[in-house]
Amino acid sequence: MQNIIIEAMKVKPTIDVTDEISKRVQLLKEYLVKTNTKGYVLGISGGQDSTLAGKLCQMAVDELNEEQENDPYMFIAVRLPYGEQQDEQDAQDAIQFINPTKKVTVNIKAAVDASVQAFTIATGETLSNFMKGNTKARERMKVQYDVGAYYQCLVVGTDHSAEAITGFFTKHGDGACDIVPLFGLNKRQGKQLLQHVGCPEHLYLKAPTADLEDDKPGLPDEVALGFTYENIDDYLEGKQVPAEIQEKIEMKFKATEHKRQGAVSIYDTWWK
Ligand SMILES: Nc1ncnc2c1ncn2[C@@H]1O[C@H](COP(=O)(O)OP(=O)(O)OC[C@H]2O[C@@H]([n+]3cccc(C(=O)O)c3)[C@H](O)[C@@H]2O)[C@@H](O)[C@H]1O
Ligand SMILES: Nc1ncnc2c1ncn2[C@@H]1O[C@H](COP(=O)(O)OP(=O)(O)OP(=O)(O)O)[C@@H](O)[C@H]1O
Ligand SMILES: [Mg+2]
Repeated sequence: MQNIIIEAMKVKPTIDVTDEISKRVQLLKEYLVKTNTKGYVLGISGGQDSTLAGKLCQMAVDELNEEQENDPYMFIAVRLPYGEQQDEQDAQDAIQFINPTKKVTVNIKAAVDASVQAFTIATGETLSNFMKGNTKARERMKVQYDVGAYYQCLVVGTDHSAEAITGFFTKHGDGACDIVPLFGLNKRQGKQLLQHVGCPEHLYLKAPTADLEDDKPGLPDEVALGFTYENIDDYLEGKQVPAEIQEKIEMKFKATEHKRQGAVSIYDTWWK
């Protein structure tokens, strides 16, 4: 099972950092040219993944602009707080580090609250904080697609292999995007790439958080998952992890297969 999962998640036990950066920047450049679009858009949270994906996008756009003299390509960094964000300073530090072509801030609170309230008016029921968390992630997705549509830019996703393996993202929320430049890397390899491009340490040493639940601000992913990224990274690098952790990881992988597949049709059998 471990080998099958590693094969699907494409993680290598060791990486050449320079090569990993250049392959991903190259993909971002080629895809812009091929799709005849004007750039990329991505929500910047202040966490590790969007800092790395955003930096790679800006590097791609900068390189393309140096190589050609037509309309400049752009990378649009989007701040998407729900009200006030507890780690806003990290988000600002990430933006300063990326130095994006353009920055847009949309507070998603009014839209999310209206949506949750409309549900209650319609059904008489209340969405849980957990469910509302997924609404926040889907609202962020909508805003990024609005920005992308207006400026003719593609939406970037931050999904990487240490997240894809557990399906730890909101389906059609942060999981919905046009390109995933980090896929194939685990969490510690992402840190290596950030270190190489000179990212401030505090942005990749902080505890990863989805930060979606009103009653649990900054809830660490590792608490929500019940195991650590060290566990996941080791597993994806083919190392042995404790048997009970292996079992938990593989159960999560199986339970979230629907998130890594397209919608089920009569031609699909993977779910049987
Ligand atoms: N077997 C199946 N086949 C096909 N579809 C299936 C299905 N089971 C559920 N579904 C569908 O999927 C939905 C549940 O999926 P979803 O809405 O994603 O919800 P769910 O997987 O329950 O929750 C998302 C999880 O990802 C975490 N997350 C979200 C966003 C960002 C991050 C982060 O790391 O930053 C983490 C979040 O904290 C939470 O633990 C169901 O409502 C149903 O529509
Ligand atoms: N407050 C926010 N503002 C802007 N974008 C956000 C916000 N919260 C989440 N996102 C978007 O959703 C993505 C998924 O969140 P996730 O927590 O997995 O990544 P991260 O915050 O970049 O890194 P980490 O996993 O280390 O916390 C982010 O990469 C970002 O693009
Ligand atoms: Mg986060």
